[in-house]
Parts: sequence; structure tokens; C-alpha cells
Amino acid sequence: MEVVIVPDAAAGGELIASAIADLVVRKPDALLGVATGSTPLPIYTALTARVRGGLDVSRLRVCQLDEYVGLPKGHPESYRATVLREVVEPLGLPEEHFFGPDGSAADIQGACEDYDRALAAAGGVDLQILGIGTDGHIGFNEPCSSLASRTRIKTLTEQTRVDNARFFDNDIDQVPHHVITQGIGTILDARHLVLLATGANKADAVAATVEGPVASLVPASALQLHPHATVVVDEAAATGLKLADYFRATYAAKPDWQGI
Ligand SMILES: N[C@@H]1[C@@H](O)[C@H](O)[C@@H](COP(=O)(O)O)O[C@@H]1O
Repeated sequence: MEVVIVPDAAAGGELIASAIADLVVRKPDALLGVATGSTPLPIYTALTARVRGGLDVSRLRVCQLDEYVGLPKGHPESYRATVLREVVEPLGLPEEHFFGPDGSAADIQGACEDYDRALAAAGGVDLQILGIGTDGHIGFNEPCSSLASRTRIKTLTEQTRVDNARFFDNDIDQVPHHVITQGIGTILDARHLVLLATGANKADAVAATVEGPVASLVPASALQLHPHATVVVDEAAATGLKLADYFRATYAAKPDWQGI
């Protein structure tokens, strides 16, 4: 696992957008896994600026990490609508290049299995962007999710519903209880995992992810099992890291050509 400490969220966004740009140049039809939430927005802003500056993403494909269950199709806070608004439209991608699980399906279990099959049929995710919940969740894999889990339905913790109420008029009653999420095993199938965490409220979760034991209690700690995982944190989110100086020195000594 590589840990990169950046001065602020914007610098994290630039760094990760560079990695995505390098990937697209290397593999124009790459499959990019995107995350929702506030944290990844600087990545999408930086990537959109690169596209305006001439980066060709016309063949890039994008897929979802997770989705609420039970919101009506087209609900503005469904993750499908969110990714369309925050990623697909700004990058100018055709909607056919974007896919995700169907949270409004009558057969949710079938929709989960369909999604795992669709990811495999698409050749697998090349780079998966991840955020992290305050409780250490990735996607919507809440604490005690199986580290081998595949895409399935999960029940949100009260804390996650409180955290996400800001997207639903600060009304927790509007936040769904159930979600579809790529499993931790599904996420680990991606070729490169890039987790961005910013802000002091993520410092404990980051420390447990990077320096704690691999444990289902901290789902993001599963990144320790992946051969190519990059954790990008700003100074505030890095405050709990005992090895912060080592991570800084390692990154400073890294050759430019190597990327993240
Ligand atoms: N399912 C999403 C996660 O993918 C995201 O990482 C998390 C943190 O969001 P934020 O970045 O807004 O703190 O929120 C939700 O739970």
C-alpha cells in the first residue's frame, strides 16, 4: 500500500486525476470505477479541466460502486443520477458508457448478481476511486462486512444515515435503510484502488485502515490485501498516522515517471 500525504483536497484531486489521465492515454477504453460523496469531487473537477484542455476520454467507461435501494428511478440523490451529474456529463461521456446496479429492481439479489457479471463482462475495473466513511466503510460495506463479499444488499448503520442526511434535506427519514454495494471482494478485483480521504473527521478511519490490523470491523483495511492500492490523504486526515514521516519521505524519493 502506498500512502501519499498531500497539502489539501485540491492537490489530492490533481494527483488522482493525473493517474486517471495516464491510464486513459495507456488504455483509452479503460473502465473507471467512481465513488460518490463529497470527497471525490476535486478529482472530477481536475479531470474535467484536463478534458477541456484536450485529454481524450471519448472511449472511457465509468461504473458505479454502490446505489441506494428503493429510490424511484431518476431520483436526484440516487447514485446513478449523482454520477451522471458529477462525472458523466462534465466529462462529456455518452450515457451508454456508464453502468451501475439497479437499485429500483424488483429482484434486488438478481440485480446484484447481474452487476457482478456486467463488471466481469466489461473486462474488470482498471482504476477504482474510493472514499471512506467515518466508520471505515468503503462503498457501502459497513463494519463487519465479509472481506470476501460480492455485490449484495446491505443495511446502513445509523451513523452512515446521519452522515448522508445532508443529501436528503437533512432529514434522516428520507435516507434509505438499504443499499446495493460492490462487495469488498468485488472491489479488490479492480486493478488499482485509489482511496482519497480528506478532513480531520476521517483521521481515525484512515489510521485504522493503513496501520491497523486487516479486520472486517474496518472494511477499508482490506486495501492492505491488494497488490496496487494507493491511499491519498490531506494533512488533516493524516494526523493519526504514526508512520506519516516515513510515508512523506518515501513519496518524496519516488521517481516522477512511476506515478502512483
Ligand atoms: N457510499 C458512499 C461512500 O462511497 C463514500 O466514501 C462515503 C463518504 O462520503 P464523503 O466523501 O462525503 O465523506 O459516503 C457514502 O457512504
